[in-house]
Amino acid sequence: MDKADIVVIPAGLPRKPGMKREDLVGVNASVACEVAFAAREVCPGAMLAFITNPINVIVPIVATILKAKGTYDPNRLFGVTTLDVVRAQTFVADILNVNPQKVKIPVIGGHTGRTILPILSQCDPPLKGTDKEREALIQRIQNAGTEVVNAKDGLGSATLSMAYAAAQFVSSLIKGIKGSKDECIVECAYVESDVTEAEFFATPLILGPQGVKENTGLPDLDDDERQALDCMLPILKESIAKGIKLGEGMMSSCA
Ligand SMILES: NC(=O)C1=CN([C@@H]2O[C@H](COP(=O)(O)OP(=O)(O)OC[C@H]3O[C@@H](n4cnc5c(N)ncnc54)[C@H](O)[C@@H]3O)[C@@H](O)[C@H]2O)C=CC1
Ligand SMILES: O=C([O-])CC(=O)C(=O)O
Repeated sequence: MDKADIVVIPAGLPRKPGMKREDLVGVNASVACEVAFAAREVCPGAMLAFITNPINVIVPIVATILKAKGTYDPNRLFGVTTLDVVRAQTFVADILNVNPQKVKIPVIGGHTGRTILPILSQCDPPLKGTDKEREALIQRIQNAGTEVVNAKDGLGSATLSMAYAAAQFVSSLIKGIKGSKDECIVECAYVESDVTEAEFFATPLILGPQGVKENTGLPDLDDDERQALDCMLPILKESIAKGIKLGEGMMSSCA
């Protein structure tokens, strides 16, 4: 590996109680833009992994700017949504009384509210429970970030759990770069995508030496999950359109 094959970007303002992630866009869009440009200057081929919120908007902003500058590679730009998977694994493990690392569960979509869609029907080991219990679990996963922000009461958002999630995601990127023959490296992340009508979308990705090797597409969905996907798409598409528009407007100021 060269010195900077991966740049992880956690820079930016965290939210305070009462704020939505999208309220951060005014400040964090320029932070993300600035950092992306610096990274492109010093390590043009590096994979960029954005933690900065709001992920749903920041990734389209950065993609738009890099596209305009001719330095965009959709396989190398990621919005880090691993924390949603870690939370899903942890809460499911609590219910099943198993080791969270043994739980496999895809979380698709984006990284806020209803755009975070844990696919409980594909959970391994299988998860049983009433509709009410499943709905409560989904909501807990979707609201976990807000739960932490409220608990920290003005002192920021999830830090240690995010560090854990980022370490997991980056170690998978590194395994992908090293090109493990025996192991298929799969992580969910928010990337440019043609899996749904949303231009950016998180699904399980197979990682390889050049970043995304293959997008595995939508997992099998049950009827409720398909309905939840239909509900989320307009929300996600609106955030993406906002990101693209902001990116277009920021092109000159960021260079
Ligand atoms: N994707 C995810 O799952 C998660 C995302 N986040 C997001 O990560 C971001 C950071 O959150 P925290 O670490 O809690 O905040 P923090 O305030 O503890 O740290 C942010 C850091 O960014 C730096 N920074 C600000 N502007 C910068 C710039 N222009 N260039 C370089 N560095 C700059 C600050 O100096 C500070 O060290 C927030 O936007 C937060 O919402 C946080 C947790 C989970
Ligand atoms: O909720 C926040 O502001 C930080 C975040 O994205 C998370 O913890 O999932």
